[in-house]
Amino acid sequence: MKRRETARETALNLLMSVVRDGAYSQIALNDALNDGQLSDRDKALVTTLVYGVLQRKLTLAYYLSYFVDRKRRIDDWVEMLLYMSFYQKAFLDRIPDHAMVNEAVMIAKKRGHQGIAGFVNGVLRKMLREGLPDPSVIESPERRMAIQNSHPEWMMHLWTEQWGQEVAVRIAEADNVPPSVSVRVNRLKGSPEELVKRLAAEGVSAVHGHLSRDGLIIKGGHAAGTDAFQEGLFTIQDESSMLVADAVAPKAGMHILDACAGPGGKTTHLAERLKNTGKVVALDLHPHKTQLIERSATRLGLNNIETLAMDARCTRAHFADATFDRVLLDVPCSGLGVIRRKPEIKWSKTADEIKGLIPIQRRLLDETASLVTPGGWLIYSTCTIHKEENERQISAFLAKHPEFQAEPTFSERMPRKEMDSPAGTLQVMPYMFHSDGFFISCLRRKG
Ligand SMILES: C[S@@+](CC[C@H](N)C(=O)[O-])C[C@H]1O[C@@H](n2cnc3c(N)ncnc32)[C@H](O)[C@@H]1O
Repeated sequence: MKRRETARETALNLLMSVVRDGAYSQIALNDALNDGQLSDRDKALVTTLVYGVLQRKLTLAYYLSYFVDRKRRIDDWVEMLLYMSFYQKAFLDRIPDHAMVNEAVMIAKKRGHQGIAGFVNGVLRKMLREGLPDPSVIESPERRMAIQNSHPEWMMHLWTEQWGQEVAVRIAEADNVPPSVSVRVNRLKGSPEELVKRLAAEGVSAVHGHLSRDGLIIKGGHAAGTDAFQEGLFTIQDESSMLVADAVAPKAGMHILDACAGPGGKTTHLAERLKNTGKVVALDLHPHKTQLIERSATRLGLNNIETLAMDARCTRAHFADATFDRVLLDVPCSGLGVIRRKPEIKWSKTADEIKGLIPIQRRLLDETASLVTPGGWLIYSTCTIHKEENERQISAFLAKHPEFQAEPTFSERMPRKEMDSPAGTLQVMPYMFHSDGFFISCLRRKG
């Protein structure tokens, strides 16, 4: 009979698929948790280990450097197994030392051979004897801040430059907290109160959200695995993203262009707010993403979405004289606001890659601006906290496009008032509401 994988083996396999093969942690975890092999307790441990190790990777590498000779070459998976063990020692208080060591040695023996198991055993026992090193002794302030908070130096530097050192550390600390799961109620199929009851009947506990009237926060259980999800009663979405529908404020019968729509989280919210009237034209560069939008629309019972796989930088020619009451541009961005949910971003993104996104966002803004009906609104959003992609992108746009102005009712329409941003913009920081870092701007076309 095939022996079931232990929780730590599953976690190690998932970590390797993210680090070595470039899988997305969120998707890989979701697939593993949905396959029914793990108990609820094991699911919780796998989630903690995968997110925890990806979040704390730089700190863990610093620890490991004290116990392994720099000249010794070790396989990637052995290094990851040691990170996972160090993580349990440094950040989890309910794992006894002997369980941490025994499990690691068992995996090393099974995956490698007796020699590797001996090496892993030796490193872990040395770490238990000598204790973990303290990064606060690192002399260089930049390196110390990066290692203590487990973020690349360039990222800490960028945030310090843009937001000041205190805020930079708050951002990094918030990134290292386990992410919460929130869901958006499909009001075409029921109220938030009805959904709370329905989820409870399926073993999932949920409470009302902090930011959006459509949001519920999941406190326990696996919402994506419920029948309620299959029946289209809700969508998994972060609460910050739900604010976009409040920014767009769709009214019955409106025509809305969602120019960067895949996989459709915001498109379907707008279509729900339109109560199946009007039309949301949802574009994405990639056909597989427009297919995802269609699949979600069917699950949610929406029939006012039209999808189109095309480059939004060519929309003027495509739509000729047609205009839209609202144009939403949820542009490709650096994703620096969602590191808590996708910690691999810290290790895969580069400063140069981020710089390359800025002209693309500018081009998307310039191209789609003329598709807004006079008096209509252009809504620009990103899931980042990087000023060049956010408020500076918008001020440059307004300087170039005097036919647009900050939409005057925007800040009143946003649910929380304590977010102090320039007119017509809103910056949610990742430490504010335990939701994603997110930026929205709402601009009105004059006339
Ligand atoms: C931030 S994501 C959008 C998320 C989506 N709005 C949601 O809520 O689910 C940006 C999307 O823009 C798409 N994209 C990138 N460049 C594009 C372009 N030139 N034209 C159209 N779509 C583009 C990407 O494929 C990606 O799906």
